[in-house]
Amino acid sequence: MNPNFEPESEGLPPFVLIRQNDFWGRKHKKLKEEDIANCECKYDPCNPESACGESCLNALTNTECTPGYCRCDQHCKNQKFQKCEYAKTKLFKTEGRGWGLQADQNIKAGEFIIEYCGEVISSEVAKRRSHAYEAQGLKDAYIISLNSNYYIDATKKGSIARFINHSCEPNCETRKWTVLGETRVGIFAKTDIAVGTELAYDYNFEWYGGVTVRCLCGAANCSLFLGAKSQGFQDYYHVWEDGDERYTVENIPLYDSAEDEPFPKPAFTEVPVKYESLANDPAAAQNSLASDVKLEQDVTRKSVENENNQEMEFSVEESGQVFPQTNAMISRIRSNSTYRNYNIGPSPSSKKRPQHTVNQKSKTSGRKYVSSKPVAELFASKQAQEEIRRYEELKNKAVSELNSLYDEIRPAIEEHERDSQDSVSTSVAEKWIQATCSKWKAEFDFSFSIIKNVMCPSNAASQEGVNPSSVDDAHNEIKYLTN
Ligand SMILES: C[S@@+](CC[C@H](N)C(=O)[O-])C[C@H]1O[C@@H](n2cnc3c(N)ncnc32)[C@H](O)[C@@H]1O
Repeated sequence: MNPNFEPESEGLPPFVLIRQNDFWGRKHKKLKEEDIANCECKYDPCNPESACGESCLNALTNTECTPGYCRCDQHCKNQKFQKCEYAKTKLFKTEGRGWGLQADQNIKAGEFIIEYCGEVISSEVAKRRSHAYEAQGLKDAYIISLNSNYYIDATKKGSIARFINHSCEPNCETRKWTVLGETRVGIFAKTDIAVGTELAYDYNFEWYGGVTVRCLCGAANCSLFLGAKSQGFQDYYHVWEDGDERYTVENIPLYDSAEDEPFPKPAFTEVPVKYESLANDPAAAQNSLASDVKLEQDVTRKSVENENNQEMEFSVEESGQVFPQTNAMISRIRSNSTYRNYNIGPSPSSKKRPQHTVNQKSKTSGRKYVSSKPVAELFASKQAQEEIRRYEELKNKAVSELNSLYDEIRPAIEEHERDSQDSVSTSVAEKWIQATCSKWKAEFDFSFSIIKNVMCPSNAASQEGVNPSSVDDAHNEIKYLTN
């Protein structure tokens, strides 16, 4: 890319070109000396790779070396974001997808291509802006999530990376790096890329309602709409996926769950969507969608408008933020986890899910929590009953320990989130992992105690304190419950 590049002179819609994130409303973090990660590399003039190449401890953990602290000094190769060491790229006009970016040199798989820069804004501001952009009729979305609390908005200010389009079969990917204490997002080559090839990554769009943009990436496995794989989109259009199969709401196989409460009545007028066999016949699916829904023609893109403006709320899994349905799309960066970082928080199932709008059960609604009382009563043996209850107590204890641990470490998580980090310290994460494993083990033991007593009622309960996995195979012949 020409360093004197001027957006206007290229005939692009106006935006301010930046090469560093603009921290809207806050300053760049000051890195404390004790937080500086030092690697062990030492520059060897005979081997340039020795100066923070692929085996550098910092590079391995997606952290750039800090100038003045790295022993390799000016030879350090692990400061690509800071030194803007981008691959050569070129803007071009695509067919139907606005502008795009293509490789202007051969790029090797794994290579850093460019940083996705923009204004770093809070989730609240992201929400407001995304409303405003949509109200202004802006169809291109440039907001991506940085971590649970912050987003990068490249709409008005951004790097050239803002022109990279989406593909369902991408040759690039996004990765998060820690640079001088701040999280930054880079575009990296996923495969070898030949000069002249368009660069594209999977936006991993989270769709919160509003316009539906047809995906024109042309990949064989194209999901047909931007954000089509996101929960919000699938709930809104009532699509249910099972492996490669996709079903309309009418054809979703019923999950066998006679006791579950049916979902509430539709909260809004249903948009009739013929969505069947999308994977097999994309053209037919697009035509059928076009004829069945109200379309807003935008020369090349079609958008499906929400038929009524009722505010439904969709939750953002990662942040717990609630976005109203009228909001558009935000691209989510898949966390490229490093060895040091762990994402922790309450299980996704505890977050608010959108209401389903039909009298239909979702796949997850079939999940049941077994209560020991009615189960234990099925067993004639007192020992079996006691054993099942005992394992349930242990399971309940593990669950409540995990819950109180969450309350205990919540401040630490929040502190890290405020700090724009999406990770917490290893010791806290280890505690969390340990408690989670204990809970899973206790749940397994509880279920196993039931199964064991069904399978071998005569001896199972008599093996006091038996380790579930140590039940003697010789006694494992199937017996039927007789009471
Ligand atoms: C980050 S911008 C990409 C640059 C954009 N093409 C431009 O001219 O500014 C994202 C927007 O580009 C369009 N876009 C990107 N990938 C697309 C695709 N595969 N199919 C259709 N439109 C796409 C959508 O409008 C999307 O909201």
